[in-house]
Amino acid sequence: MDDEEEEFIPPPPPPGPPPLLREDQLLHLARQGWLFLELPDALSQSMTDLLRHSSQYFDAPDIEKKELYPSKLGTEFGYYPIAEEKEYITLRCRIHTDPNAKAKPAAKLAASLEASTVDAWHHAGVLLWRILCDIARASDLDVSVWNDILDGTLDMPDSEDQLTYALMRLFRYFPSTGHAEEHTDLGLLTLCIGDGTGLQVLDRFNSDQKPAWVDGPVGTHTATVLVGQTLRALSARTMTAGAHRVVGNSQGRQSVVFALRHSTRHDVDFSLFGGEGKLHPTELWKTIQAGKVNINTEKEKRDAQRARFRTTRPGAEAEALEHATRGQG
Ligand SMILES: O=C(O)CCC(=O)C(=O)O
Ligand SMILES: [Fe+2]
Repeated sequence: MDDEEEEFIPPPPPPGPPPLLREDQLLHLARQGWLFLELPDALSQSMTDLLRHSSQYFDAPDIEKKELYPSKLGTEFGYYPIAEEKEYITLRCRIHTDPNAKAKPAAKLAASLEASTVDAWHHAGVLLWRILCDIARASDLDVSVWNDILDGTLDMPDSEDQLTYALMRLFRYFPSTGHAEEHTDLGLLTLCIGDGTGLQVLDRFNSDQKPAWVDGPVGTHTATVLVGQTLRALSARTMTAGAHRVVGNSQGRQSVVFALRHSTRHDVDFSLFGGEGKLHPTELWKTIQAGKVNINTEKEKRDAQRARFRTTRPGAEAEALEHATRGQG
């Protein structure tokens, strides 16, 4: 008889980052399209720093804010004020790198704003990547399905020629009148934190008679994670895009929104997700954006977008009502 013991070979560790969400959290995110999530200390700290720098930036004179970050690409880049509602800045890559000692105070302000954005972007990117890996594992997909889609998105790009669709957006809502209409975001996942009440998410399962809005968490310890339209599309609509809005609050509110969106570097291969075909990243973006109203543009433009949408797509109103508006996620 062979008494030699069989050598024990431990199973290889699961690929990718360690799991983050519990099963019930993952299910909640998939079904509702949103989840309140306690943040790791490092991320919470960098969000606190970013809110502080963002506050310094918004306190600067309008002319300075515009000069530092002129808006372009519609609402997709730079400083954008909306009268009586809010002002916000969209950061998609580094603009003002470390200034020398003689630099103007405004340039120093921008450089430190960006330094804290780089930090928050990195930590938020890792967190959302871990959630995407949890989603892949729960769907029996390899975590590598995200490699091309996330290429260049998990850290803030160093320069404009490395832009992806991902962004960090900093908001200041005016007291009482500051708001954002109901919408779903466009990207994969969005992470929102705010220093006051106002963000509300829709409880789809209790909204039969009238919409049941749930207040999002306040402060930098807990975030709201939202599923966006791109992730919904990749999941063959098994995941819901989370409907949300911002309502006015008498104190006003500042928020940080990190929108993880797909990379511009590779075609998006739906077959990796059990679907069919490949789409150029720009084509995917256009498809996702089609027929959506940008809730972060001026009110007149939003109304015009709605009117155009109604006349060019008769009968689309019911669908438009479901996902009529979009934010930046
Ligand atoms: O300010 C926030 O917390 C969220 C804003 C938002 O949803 C959006 O602009 O898409
Ligand atoms: Fe949003």
